[in-house]
Amino acid sequence: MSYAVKEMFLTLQGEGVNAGRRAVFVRFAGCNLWSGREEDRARAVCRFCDTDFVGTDGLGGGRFADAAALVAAVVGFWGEGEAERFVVLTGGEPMLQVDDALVETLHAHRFRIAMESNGTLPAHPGIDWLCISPKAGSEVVQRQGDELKLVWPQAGIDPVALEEWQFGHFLLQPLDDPRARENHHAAIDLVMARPKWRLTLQTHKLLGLR
Ligand SMILES: C[S@@+](CC[C@H](N)C(=O)[O-])C[C@H]1O[C@@H](n2cnc3c(N)ncnc32)[C@H](O)[C@@H]1O
Ligand SMILES: Nc1nc2[nH]cc(C(=O)O)c2c(=O)[nH]1
Ligand code: SF4
Ligand SMILES: [Mg+2]
Repeated sequence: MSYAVKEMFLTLQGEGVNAGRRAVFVRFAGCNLWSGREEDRARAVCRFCDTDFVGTDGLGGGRFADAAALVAAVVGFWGEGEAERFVVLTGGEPMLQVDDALVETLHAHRFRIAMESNGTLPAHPGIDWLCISPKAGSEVVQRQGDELKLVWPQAGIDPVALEEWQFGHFLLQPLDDPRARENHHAAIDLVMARPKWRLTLQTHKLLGLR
């Protein structure tokens, strides 16, 4: 299969339990919960997305003919050294494109594979670190993984019901929108009321990283 990638870059994982880790990000083009066009945002299932995932024109993006070609690019972004290789598959929605060939080829090149997914498609079983971020109005079929990362506040989702899902970590990520300050406080208040949850911040935005 070929892969449509919006952009690829080397940075620090900014979010979640792996925040601070050196990582190559692969941002796949396309999502099943929003077209990515601003004129469609108001009637999309997911309306708060902070990301441009349309097309393949970003830095490091493109169409990759097969897994070998995509993984060669990932290796190039990582650079020297085979220790601690770490890749984050995101998007858009990565599970629209991630397949056996990609997972096997990344593992053959000694990468640990993290994925950021909205959970509406079953995750590939070979993913080493699975982050699911549920969206109100969508059907989340992937209810187990390593971290559940709930963007908060989010009308139409009951965090108490999510506490029954099978995740190693339950994280609240403040919604990044013009009300960021209030959103931080809403997330803090929920952690104080429901200690199963922990606060996670988008540290790359605080640091001015990609
Ligand atoms: C751009 S999404 C791509 C992966 C996948 N489609 C998903 O939603 O999980 C990456 C992460 O950013 C989060 N995110 C998107 N927009 C956000 C916003 N405005 N504020 C906080 N987090 C946001 C998502 O919930 C997800 O955890
Ligand atoms: N540094 C950095 N960390 C991230 N963690 C999740 C991201 C995403 O957009 O999926 C992201 C991102 O875009 N940049
Ligand atoms: S599901 Fe993820 S990529 Fe798709 S619109 Fe929502 S936050 Fe953006
Ligand atoms: Mg992001």
